[in-house]
Amino acid sequence: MPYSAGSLEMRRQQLISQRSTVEMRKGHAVSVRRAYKRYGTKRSPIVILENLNMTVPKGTIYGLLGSSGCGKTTLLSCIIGRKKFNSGELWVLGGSPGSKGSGLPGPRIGYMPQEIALYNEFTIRETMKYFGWIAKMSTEDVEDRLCFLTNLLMLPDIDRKVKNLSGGQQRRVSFATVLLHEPELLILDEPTVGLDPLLRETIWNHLTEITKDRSTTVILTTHYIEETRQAGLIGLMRSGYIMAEESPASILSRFETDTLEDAFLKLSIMQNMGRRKRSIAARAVASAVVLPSGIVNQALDVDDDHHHEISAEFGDGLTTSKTGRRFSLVAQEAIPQLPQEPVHKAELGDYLLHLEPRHMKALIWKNFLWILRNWPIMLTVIALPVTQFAIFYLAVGHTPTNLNIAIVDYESGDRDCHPLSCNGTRLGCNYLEYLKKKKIHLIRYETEGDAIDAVNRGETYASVIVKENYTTALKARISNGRRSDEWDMFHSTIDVYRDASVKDISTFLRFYFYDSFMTFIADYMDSCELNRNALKLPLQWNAPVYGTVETDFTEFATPGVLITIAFFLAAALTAVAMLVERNEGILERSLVMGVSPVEVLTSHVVSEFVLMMIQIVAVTCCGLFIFRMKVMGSLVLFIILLSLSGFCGMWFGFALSSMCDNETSAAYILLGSFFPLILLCGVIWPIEGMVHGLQLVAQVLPLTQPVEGLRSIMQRGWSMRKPPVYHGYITISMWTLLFIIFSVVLIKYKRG
Ligand SMILES: Nc1ncnc2c1ncn2[C@@H]1O[C@H](COP(=O)(O)OP(=O)(O)OP(=O)(O)O)[C@@H](O)[C@H]1O
Repeated sequence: MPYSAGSLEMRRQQLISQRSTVEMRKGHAVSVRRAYKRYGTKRSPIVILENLNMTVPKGTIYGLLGSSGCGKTTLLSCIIGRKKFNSGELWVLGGSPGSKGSGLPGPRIGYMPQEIALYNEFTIRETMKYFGWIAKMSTEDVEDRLCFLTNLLMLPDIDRKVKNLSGGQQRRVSFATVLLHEPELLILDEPTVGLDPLLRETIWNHLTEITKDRSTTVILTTHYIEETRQAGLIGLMRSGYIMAEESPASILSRFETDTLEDAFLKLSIMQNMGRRKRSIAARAVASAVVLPSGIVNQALDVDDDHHHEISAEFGDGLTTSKTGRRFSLVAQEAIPQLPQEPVHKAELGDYLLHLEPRHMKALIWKNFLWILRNWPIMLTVIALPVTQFAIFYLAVGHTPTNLNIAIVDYESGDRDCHPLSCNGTRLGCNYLEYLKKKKIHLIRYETEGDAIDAVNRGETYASVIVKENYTTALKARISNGRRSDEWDMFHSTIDVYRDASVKDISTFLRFYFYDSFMTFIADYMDSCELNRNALKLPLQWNAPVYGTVETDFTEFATPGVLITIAFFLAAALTAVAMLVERNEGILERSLVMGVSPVEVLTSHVVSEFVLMMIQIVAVTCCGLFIFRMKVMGSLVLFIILLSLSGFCGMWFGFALSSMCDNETSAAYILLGSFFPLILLCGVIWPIEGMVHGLQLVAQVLPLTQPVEGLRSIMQRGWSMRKPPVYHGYITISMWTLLFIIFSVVLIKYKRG
């Protein structure tokens, strides 16, 4: 063993013992015992806090010092109730954060995170109003307090937007929001970073003032170690636990030094005794430091392979040990056994019924203000759905016109056509006139070869060849019927060569040629006073039961496009709003002040629902009044089904925001789900056209049944009694429920 029991005992005596009873610990502003916190999994844990004890008496300024990454923010997050220790005991203002009746999280705590965590688009006044309302202050009280804080912190014009302030000014606004409601416990993560010395001095004076006069307690972290001389207590944290917890004066005298920096360095070396130094620089610093008398710096003569431990050097935060053994300066027998913590089982009512009106007012106001201030989002809300729908309606599904068709009329050449009559001698030319009425563009060619070449070159979609003796042969074919000879059959046939690579155009051309020929031949029969229907196909197409004779692809795709727009825009808007709020630390700030996740979620449901309804009404009006979109059934059923689809999209957005860490991953999932849903849910192609296995998958997807239901309402005029309509309603409701459960479980699971 490189260190003896005696020397360890001596070093332990340098520290202050933390013996206490539970009642004493509850009486402190903050009391932490034997805290253990890890990230990662049980099998490969990243241990951040281990065996950490901390005592913050009421009315003190407690400076929590430690190198970058040593776990200060993690510790503070646990104290404010945003993260949980894996084990250990925590009392904050006499209660356990998150327990019923503790009032924590709540306005008793003010938390200033490291990041600015403010709404960039808000003015200083609006920011204060939001946080003040959350802390249950009246608008007048907020204004009064803002006046005081503006002077104290030298805030700029309070009607300036946060995004237009300098970094230091933003930090001051961030600090002002914590002081606004005068909480009992202030937790400040690096409040003075980036501020000029004068302002830092003012802040420290103010903190001293409020801790002296009003029993406010302050815990702050800072990298300016020397400024904590004004603190009542300093906690020196390293490698996941607190090495010393004393007044600045006591630390300085015990370590026989003039600066806190120096004392911290000495403590770090003492803590590292018996550990291998990874770098020559670390060895050099350690050997140069003179420790208080009686302490031997054993770090210098340590066996490299000792315990396989990896040292936590000076700038290093984490201690990991392959053996899991850990050297502690705190004597283990000094820590009393932990009492059983009371377990409060959350009831459903705890989650659902607690909607504080003032929180809801602040949250909903903030959501709308945020949307109004973010014009790209405003544009998304109002203009995008209407634009998308208009683009779809104008661009998709309509009959192609002005198609180039090559014609060769060997019978008429380029002579003009006579009107159609029974005695006509150039009927081929008359047929081409009928074809022209289909708004296709006929281009004359001299020879059949030229016309086919034009198709080959991609200049025309088809070539139509009328043979020299067309009229004679056609008349003979009509009068001879089934006794017509081969010559008549051959010469009365118009040849068509076509480019069938574009399937829809090819289908349209086929329809144009057939339809114009049937009209032409019926009119010719009329002119000869024969039965005009004699040459028609013996197949009677009666008026359609549902839909119209002229039904085009636009009508087929409209329900799917409407539902897709409602679903995906709501999902995108919700996911972005939630992620921005969460990732900029603003959500955390609100939660610490007592806003519950259910309230945040409900406020977003309300604001996003209002926006979604605006989108749906705008798109519906655009469809009905501008594009004459037909809704044969109930408009109420139509609007409700569309709204439910948007509502389901909103919850999809919530689920995404709970699942993803940032907007980019949410965007990838949204994009990744967009195409499969469009392709599989019968939006652009009937699901009857899919392979069988895929049809089964398609049936259970969120949009398939709603699309069919909406189609049935719009084009068949069906009511709720028809299965496709109520199946649509049931499916979208089930999926909404699924997304709600998924979001809530994820929020609960991911916390801590
Ligand atoms: N969610 C997380 N998952 C895994 N590791 C994390 C997570 N959050 C923090 N850490 C790690 O935990 C360690 C402690 O982080 P923490 O933010 O508490 O340090 P800190 O002392 O506040 O540092 P600084 O002074 O630089 O802010 C760091 O090494 C950090 O990388």
